[in-house]
Amino acid sequence: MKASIVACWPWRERRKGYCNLPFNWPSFLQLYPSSHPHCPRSLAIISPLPLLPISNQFSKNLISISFDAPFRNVLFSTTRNQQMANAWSAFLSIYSSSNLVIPTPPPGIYMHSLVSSPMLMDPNPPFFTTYKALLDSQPHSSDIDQTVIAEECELPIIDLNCLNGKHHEEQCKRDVKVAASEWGFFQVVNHGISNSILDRLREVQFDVFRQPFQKKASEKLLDFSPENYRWGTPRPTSLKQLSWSEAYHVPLPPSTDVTKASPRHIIEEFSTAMLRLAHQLVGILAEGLGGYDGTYIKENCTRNTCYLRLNRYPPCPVKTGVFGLIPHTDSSFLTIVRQDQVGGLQLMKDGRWITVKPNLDALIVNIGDLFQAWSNGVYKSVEHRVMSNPQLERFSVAYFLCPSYDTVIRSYAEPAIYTKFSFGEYKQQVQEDVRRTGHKVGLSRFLAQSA
Ligand SMILES: O=C(O)CCC(=O)C(=O)O
Ligand SMILES: [Fe+2]
Repeated sequence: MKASIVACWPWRERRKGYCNLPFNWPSFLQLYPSSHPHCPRSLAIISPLPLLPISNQFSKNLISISFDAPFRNVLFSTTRNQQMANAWSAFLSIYSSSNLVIPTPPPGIYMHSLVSSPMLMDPNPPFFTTYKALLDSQPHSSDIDQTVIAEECELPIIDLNCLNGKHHEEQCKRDVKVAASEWGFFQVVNHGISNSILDRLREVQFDVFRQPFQKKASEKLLDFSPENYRWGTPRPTSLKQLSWSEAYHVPLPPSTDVTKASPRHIIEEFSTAMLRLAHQLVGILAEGLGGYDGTYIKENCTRNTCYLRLNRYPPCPVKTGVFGLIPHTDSSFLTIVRQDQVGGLQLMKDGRWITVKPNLDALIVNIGDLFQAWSNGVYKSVEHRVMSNPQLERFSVAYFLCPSYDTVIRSYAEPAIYTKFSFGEYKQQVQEDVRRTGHKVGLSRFLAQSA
């Protein structure tokens, strides 16, 4: 099949007016089928920002390229943080055999199809318009300046295959325990979640997040409801509270009859595999506390009490630094994350932010607040955040191992650092704190008197 892309230089908002940036194409090309009579197979419409400035200059930046499909996955995995020349030559080498044409497209026509409904087509939430006052009033937040590079590191990696061999099994379990108590974070490889299911879920993620924002916010799309759609931060009072991302919170109710290969089916298959993995890790972690088998957690965290979050982090061209996801701890027992190759996840270690180097073979596991409470502080629920990326969009999926709201969390040991609380009480307290102060206080709200 012949396909064509219409490309345009991305735009970045400056404090005064707009300027265009070097070309870095995978970051901003958004694919849509076009029904325009002059380019029936055109697939890309550009929407780097909702506030795309429309000017004469715009048409000069248009180019048109024809190439053979498939194009979809390549677009989002070729280059990372590279300048125009690199990105462009990577593109050319991939498609060198396909007749590349760079004619001047009929700009008027493209312009017309581009500008006639940019807002309706745009998949990105209206960050600029919604947070304009905040962005204008707080020109610089040095705390989250993108130029401050956090050290990149390999998290401890645990090869779960080792659990099958007698020789390494005990060492492997010890490694899990040490990572959970010293880092609160680790990676697992040979985790048993097949690439096929990970890829299919990623496709679903692409498909749903590529829909226009207006639709995501108002319609049921591919089994995803608008009630479960979130974006940005409800009422940020400073840039530090602003998350430049969108997400679907996916509850996992009892399985119904779902069509095979439907998004819901893929989600169910994925979450079943994730629950198995989470329970396996709980078993190891509980055993690490001295002979417990983790039955209490496993019995209370079942497939219907857990949930998934599909995250998308659109490129964030705000230079002054805005988070993709603000610093937080997870309220779960455990969270298992699959991140893509873009990177940006950081965690707090010994008082410093550390960037987790992406590893597509690994899943990232982090201890949540409930495990910290149950383990009486042995395992650490560590603060983490996602940095935004000025050029690249990023996807991740997080599986949260949680109990039902009426489950009571108490420490496995005495004297307990935290008072006992139900998960419902905990969530309510978190919500109240966020509403009142703009941030989560978390476990320190539940410290026992004597602690
Ligand atoms: O996107 C990521 O890498 C992390 C997401 C995360 O921390 C969360 O959803 O709680
Ligand atoms: Fe998180």
